[in-house]
Formats: sequence, structure tokens, C-alpha cells
Amino acid sequence: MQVQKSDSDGPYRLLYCSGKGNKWGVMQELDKGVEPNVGDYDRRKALHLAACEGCTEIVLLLLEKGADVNSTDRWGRTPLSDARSLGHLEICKILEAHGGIDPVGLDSQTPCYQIHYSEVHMKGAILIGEGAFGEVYKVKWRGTEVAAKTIRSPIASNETVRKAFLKELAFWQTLRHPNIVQFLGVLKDSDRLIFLTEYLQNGSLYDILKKKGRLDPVTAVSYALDIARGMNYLHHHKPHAIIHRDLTPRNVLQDEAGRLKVTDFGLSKIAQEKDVYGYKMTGGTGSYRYMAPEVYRRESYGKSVDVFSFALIVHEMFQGRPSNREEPPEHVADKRAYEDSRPPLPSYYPERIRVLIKQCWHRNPDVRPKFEDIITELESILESEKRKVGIGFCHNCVIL
Ligand SMILES: Nc1ncnc2c1ncn2[C@@H]1O[C@H](COP(=O)(O)OP(=O)(O)OP(=O)(O)O)[C@@H](O)[C@H]1O
Repeated sequence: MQVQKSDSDGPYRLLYCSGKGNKWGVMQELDKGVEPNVGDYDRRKALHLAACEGCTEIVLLLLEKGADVNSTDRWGRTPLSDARSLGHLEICKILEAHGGIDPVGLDSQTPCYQIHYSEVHMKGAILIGEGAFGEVYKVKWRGTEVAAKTIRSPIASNETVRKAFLKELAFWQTLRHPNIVQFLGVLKDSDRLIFLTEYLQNGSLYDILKKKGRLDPVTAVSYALDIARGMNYLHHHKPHAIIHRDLTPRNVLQDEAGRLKVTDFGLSKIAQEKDVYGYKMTGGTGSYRYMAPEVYRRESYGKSVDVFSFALIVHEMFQGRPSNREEPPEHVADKRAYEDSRPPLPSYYPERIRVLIKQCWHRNPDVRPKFEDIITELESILESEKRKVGIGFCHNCVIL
């Protein structure tokens, strides 16, 4: 079992506070002796996160405390690359004044970072999955394994849809968060539409649950926290919140460090426009199982549709498989929307998780909590579940 460190632990808190603009928290961590250049698994440092989120005060503080202005993340981006692509001009000036450079050199006029076809070894591509839009391959780009997502030609050859896709991808390109799958660029000189994202070798949460079944509470709550943090970032995106609309276990991937990352946000919106553009999605996406009642009823909806889907994912992690697996997904969504039916919550679910799930899948979208409140509650639940494991462990030791 892989138990993750929480953001309240050591260096992770410095990163978390830096991205949140929490100056007091950053000072507290630095005063404790946390090194300003510690990075997460993607080698993203506090300065990257502060530059990304436009936290000018934190950028100044970190530079003053010795943060490396040109530290690069796993994709070769410096804090200046991030500040530039997100249009934080004041921060760009500060970083440049400290000797900051931008090796990626993304042209802000180019909607999507273009990767030349010859840079990618498509011949050695290994098929890793297939979704509604097309196949996903593992390929090598500049010596790194990445995922190449291909968009089927009936979709990609439609100019209107292609533009809509590129617009969504350009949007995705601006996002940087440890719990969001990193977009890398679109392949240039390709008659198909192919884009690259980071490759997550452990596959999706769907694969994990299929293999392992029910997760122990500490792992399930750690995973839930990862998803909630990624979603909270999307919901707080400026100037417009990003609603995922298709949050499912298949759209949550795991990196080799065990961290979960959310992917494919926004793309489902294009898929829903199939009637307008005259193409048909292939295969069942399974999304009906996670669909909020108001979406199914075609009412107006907001961010809380993602909270509803989140509740079902958390439920599934404790149960080990989707509820009503035998029933067609559309029937399940129909019963949820018109009969207020919800999966059972047996007594082995920790009491506080049961309460949280019930709030999150509440029929009234306004009553569902926001991800920031969910994170606070999950952090506290995680601490208490860890304490329980600690006690259980000693008990077992005595038995042995
Ligand atoms: N970045 C990635 N790294 C590793 N595996 C991936 C990556 N992206 C996708 N996959 C794998 O490929 C499969 C297909 O992904 P894709 O996003 O195309 O469809 P999906 O999310 O499964 O379904 P849908 O398109 O209906 O939402 C995923 O289930 C996952 O196993």
C-alpha cells in the first residue's frame, strides 16, 4: 500500500501555500528550515507555483530567500515560462530582473505549443488505451516517455470541431498543478490531430480499482484528496472557473509516485456538441454513472456537478467497484435524476466519509460543499484514519 504524504507534511506545505498565495504559511515553512528549492515529483518548485498563480508577494519572498529563478520542471519550464504563458506581466518583470530566462520560449500568439512531428518517435508507439475520441499511445519525445492522444479523423477532419478542440487544448496548456495531467503540445505537420500529455504509467483509477478492488481507508482518502485538490484548482481558475463535466475514474490517472491527476477536462463539452457538428461519439463513455441529476435532466448547472461525480468516485473507492454495475448506465442516471436513488452506504464506510458523500451527492446542487471545504474535511479524516492504522499496527505487532 502506498501512503502519500499530505500537504500538511514538510515541503509539500511550502508548495501548497506558495500556490495559494498564503504568505504567512510560506514564511512559517521557510522559518522551519524547509528549503525554498524543494520540488514535487514533477520537479515543480514553490517559485513555479507562485509564478503560475500570479502571487507576486510570494515570488518576491521566495527570491529573497534564495529560490532558484531558473529552476526547471520535468518539462523544462522555468517560473518565467509559467508567468509568461499565463500573462502575469509584473511577475515576468521581477523574474527577468533576477536573471530569469524562458527556455521554452512559448510564443504567446501561438494558441497551442507546437511540437514538430519529427521530434516524436511515432513508429515505436505502443497502444495504451482507447477512449471516445481516439487511441492513446506511449511514445518518446525528446527522450521522455509521453502519451500521444490521437483524435479520430471524423472528428479531427471537421474544421469547426478541430478549432474547438485546439481552443480547449490551448486552455489546458495554461494549467499547472500537481494534481492535473500536464499538457505538452500539439503535433505540427500531422494530418491527424494528435496532442501530447505527460505519461502516467500506473494508468487510470478505473484500472487500479479493477485490479485491487476496495481500497483501504487511508489510501482511499489520500486519493480523494488528490482529486479534490486538482478539482479545486480547476474551479478556482481565473478569469473563468473550469468545470470538468466528465469526472470519472477513467479520467483520473496515477503517476509512478502514486499521486492521482485529473485529465480530459473540457473535452467532454465538445463531445456533447456532436449533434451540431454531425459526428457521433463511439462506444459508451460510462459517464452516465457519474452524471449529476441536473445534467441528466438538461437543466442549467454549475461547478457542483463535479462534486456530485466526485462523491460517486469516493464511494467506488471504498466499495471497489461501481454501484449498479449490472444496470445500463443510462438507467442508473435516470433513477438518480428522477427517483433520487443513490448507492447504499454500508457500515464499513467511516462515518465521516458517509456524511461527506451524502453532502456531495445531495439532490440540491446548492447544498453540495465546495472542493475547498471538502479538502479541509478530508485532511482531517486522513489524520484520524492514519492514527487508527497506527493503533492497529501496534496491536498486530503484539499478536505476532
Ligand atoms: N496520459 C496518460 N498516461 C497513461 N495512460 C493514459 C493517459 N491518457 C490516457 N491513458 C490511458 O488510455 C485510456 C484511454 O484514455 P482516453 O482519455 O482516450 O479515454 P477514457 O478517458 O478512457 O474514455 P473517454 O474518452 O470516454 O473519457 C485511459 O483509460 C488510460 O488507461
